[in-house]
Amino acid sequence: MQPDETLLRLEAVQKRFGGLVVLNNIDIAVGANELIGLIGPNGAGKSTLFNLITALYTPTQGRIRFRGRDITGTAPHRICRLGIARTFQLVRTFLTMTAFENIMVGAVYGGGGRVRHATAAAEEALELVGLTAKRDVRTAHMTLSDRRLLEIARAVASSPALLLLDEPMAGLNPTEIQRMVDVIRRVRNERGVSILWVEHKVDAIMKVCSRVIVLDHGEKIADGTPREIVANRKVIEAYLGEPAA
Ligand SMILES: Nc1ncnc2c1ncn2[C@@H]1O[C@H](COP(=O)(O)OP(=O)(O)OP(=O)(O)O)[C@@H](O)[C@H]1O
Repeated sequence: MQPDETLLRLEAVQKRFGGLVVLNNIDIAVGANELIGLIGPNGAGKSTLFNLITALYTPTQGRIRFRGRDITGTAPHRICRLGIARTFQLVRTFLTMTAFENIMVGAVYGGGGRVRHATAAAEEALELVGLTAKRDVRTAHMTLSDRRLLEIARAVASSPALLLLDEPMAGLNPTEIQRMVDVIRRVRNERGVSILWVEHKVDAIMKVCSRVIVLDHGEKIADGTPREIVANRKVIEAYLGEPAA
């Protein structure tokens, strides 16, 4: 990958909490329009990585660059304006607001406060995730699946170049999972958004992503195509907990 094609670049990133090294020496490059799966056993450091990219945490070592610009230590609200959006493992929607109002929060924020532009962006995002019919339903009355889609719509409405998805399929049934897969593909294909997707449902990642990164105990142990990943000895050991035969 040429440097000018790289959207996000992590260079030797380390995160330590006191004496505990949670991520160590992480190098990751995300190109334009990539759909990358980020997997790893519990406690591998996946959420911490997202918290570093979105500046909720500051790395103890290393640099993070977005579109060539060093964003290490940038304030979280600036990260959003620069074009990085995320969803959360535990859905964070405003329960007393309608679906549309929730999305407007993202649209106004990402659009720099212009309401007319934000309204159009919010309507388009609702349509993209298939929630137009639930536009005026309060989030408190929506299913978990719809709330997860709503979070994606809110993120998309802020017009990001990079979207970080934190376990969007957790708690969904097979039908809902298929719907989520379709939406993730649409976000990437129709919006040209690069996606870094943390997921425990590894089979979905292997089917949908062209590239997969694996973390284990805070180290990046593999980065390649799904075919390469399933044959990788370190990955097999990390998941099975014992040396592969
Ligand atoms: N604020 C914190 N202070 C101390 N330790 C932390 C903090 N945040 C995370 N950790 C530790 O860092 C390690 C990685 O946690 P993280 O949540 O990033 O893993 P994960 O791969 O997202 O796990 P899961 O798949 O279970 O969500 C864990 O050992 C966790 O206890």
